Amino acid sequence: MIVRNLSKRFGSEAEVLSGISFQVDQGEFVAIIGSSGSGKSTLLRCLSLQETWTEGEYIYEGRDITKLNPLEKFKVRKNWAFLEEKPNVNMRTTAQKNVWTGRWKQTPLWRLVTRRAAMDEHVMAADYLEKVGLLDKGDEKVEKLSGGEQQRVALAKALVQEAQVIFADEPVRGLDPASSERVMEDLRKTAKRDNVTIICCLHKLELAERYATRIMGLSGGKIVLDIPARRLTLREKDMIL
Ligand SMILES: Nc1ncnc2c1ncn2[C@@H]1O[C@H](COP(=O)(O)OP(=O)(O)OP(=O)(O)O)[C@@H](O)[C@H]1O
Repeated sequence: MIVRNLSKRFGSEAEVLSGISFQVDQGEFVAIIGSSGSGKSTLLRCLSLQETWTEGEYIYEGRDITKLNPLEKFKVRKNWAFLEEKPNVNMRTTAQKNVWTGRWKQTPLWRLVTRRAAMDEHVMAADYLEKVGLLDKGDEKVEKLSGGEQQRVALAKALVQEAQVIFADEPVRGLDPASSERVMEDLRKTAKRDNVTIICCLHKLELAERYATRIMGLSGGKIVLDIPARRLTLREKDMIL
């Protein structure tokens, strides 16, 4: 995806994002970092087409997708998944069923009607739970799982949809350190193993340094840093935090 000169303004207020340009290749794991109010969530919402763009071009698979009609936008978004701070899972059903229902978007209607899907989907859900290390929790109700495990069920659900891009907004906020590490590890593996692009807002710089492949720093709605992930120098930290 290529972003050229993205600006975002809410109503007549000052710009929240201005002159944002970058290119992301398939399979990159980009961490967006910056202080509170720097525009991270707004950027993520613009990139995932949950917000309209005030200005700018957004080239995805060869065309400017800011110009698409709602139906065409919907089709593009079908190939994307979203991980929020609060995992988008049904607490009252099992992990397995959550993942399985994620697949329905991709299943032809006739297979659902004839229930031909059931067996295949069952096996597939187990495969994806295994990818996030939760095979043994498949039959547990999601409400009984820890916050980190719930987030990993949400990730398995995104993976089963064969999403090409995952947008994640603070997916580890509120999780204990061990669970955060596990979620980050699963995200890293997903980008690498399945060539999925991951764009993720993070508060904790240290997690971005260790798990992402690229760090993008925002300050005052502008990109002030865009580097391959590594430990930032003090000067770089001063620029963004
Ligand atoms: N719907 C909206 N209407 C008006 N202003 C908004 C809206 N959404 C965000 N903003 C403003 O845009 C700026 C950036 O907000 P944003 O949530 O993107 O920052 P952030 O970096 O994600 O912050 P945090 O780390 O605290 O979540 C803030 O000044 C905020 O008040």
